[in-house]
Amino acid sequence: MNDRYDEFSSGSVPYGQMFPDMYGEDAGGEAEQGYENKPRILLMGMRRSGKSSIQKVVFQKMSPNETLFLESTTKIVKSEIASSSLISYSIWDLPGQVGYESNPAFDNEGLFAQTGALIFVIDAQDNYREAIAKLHTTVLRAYEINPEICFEVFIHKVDGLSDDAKTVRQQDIVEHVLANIADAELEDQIQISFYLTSIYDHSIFEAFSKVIQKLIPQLPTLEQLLDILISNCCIEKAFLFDVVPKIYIADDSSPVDMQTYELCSDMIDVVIDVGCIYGMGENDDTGLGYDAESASVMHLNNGMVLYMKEVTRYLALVALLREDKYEKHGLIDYNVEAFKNAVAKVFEPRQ
Ligand SMILES: Nc1nc2c(ncn2[C@@H]2O[C@H](COP(=O)(O)OP(=O)(O)OP(=O)(O)O)[C@@H](O)[C@H]2O)c(=O)[nH]1
Repeated sequence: MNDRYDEFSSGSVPYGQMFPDMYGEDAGGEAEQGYENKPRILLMGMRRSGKSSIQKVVFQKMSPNETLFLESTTKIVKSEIASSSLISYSIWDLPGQVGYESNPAFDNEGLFAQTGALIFVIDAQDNYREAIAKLHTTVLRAYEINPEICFEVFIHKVDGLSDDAKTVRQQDIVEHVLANIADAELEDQIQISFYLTSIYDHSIFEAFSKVIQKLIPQLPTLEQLLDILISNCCIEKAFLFDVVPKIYIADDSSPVDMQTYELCSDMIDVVIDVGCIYGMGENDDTGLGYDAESASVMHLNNGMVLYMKEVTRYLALVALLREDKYEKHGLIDYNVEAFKNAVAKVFEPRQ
């Protein structure tokens, strides 16, 4: 498990106590402190759909095989995540769906009012009819309380399915969910995004990246800065990664190709692994082996170059470019430095 998240608070609320007092006037208890002003991401879904596994694999570096031994969640588990001083959010892993939305004793207001994104996890290997019905009631209730919520559906555990089965299930789920929303005459108001995910490959990181990006108000500026950088340096693709969960918080505006994303994401693993073994300085308080000096250039055998440079304490620029374009690497370093300064300015507190 990574130390980085140990420095951020995390708390949990016993399931039996989730009802009214949790979000009432006394809600400023120990477990609540620190979560109030952060965008909140809820992980909801039926029991055993894979919610805790997703949280642990993406944010706590648990290996996917270890999730086989996870016990059922019986209380809301909250984790506070900070990619930099200004990109931070809290993730709430809720116990398997037990009808919060229809239980009058449960304070839905408290749950949904400050939520930025609601991720509903559907086990694609299981019978998902009940999950679709639950998703529908949850979306209606959440939308009624907070119309700003981004609704995200993870069609999960697709690793066990053939490509054909994946497509069929995705179509079936999307069709049913959208038909239910249309029946409620809310198709123009409620926007839902769907992702095929698995903890056994990069798809869960890619999906989480898309969700997190929706919660970052500075995203258009970061994208513009990346666009300027790639055009000045003839870079093919550039990502701004949060190095610990390997979620990219922004990329340039060209389409993301999964292979490029996987390559860039794997590069971070290599740099962090080497950093942890050989690069830990005395003042490395992050325990990551990642600091202002972190940088790497890898020449691939297909004529491409992978370039990585530290941008802030937890953010890294990872770019892919053709080898001949890397000949003027002084110019690239110069532009990356300018990009780094611009990113720092984006996040500078306003006077
Ligand atoms: N094949 C496969 N199995 C998965 C995946 N994600 C989770 N699982 C398995 O699904 C089972 C349930 O995972 P959990 O994370 O405990 O599910 P949960 O939704 O948190 O369950 P509750 O706490 O009961 O609500 C575990 O055995 C995981 O190993 C996945 O992407 N693929």
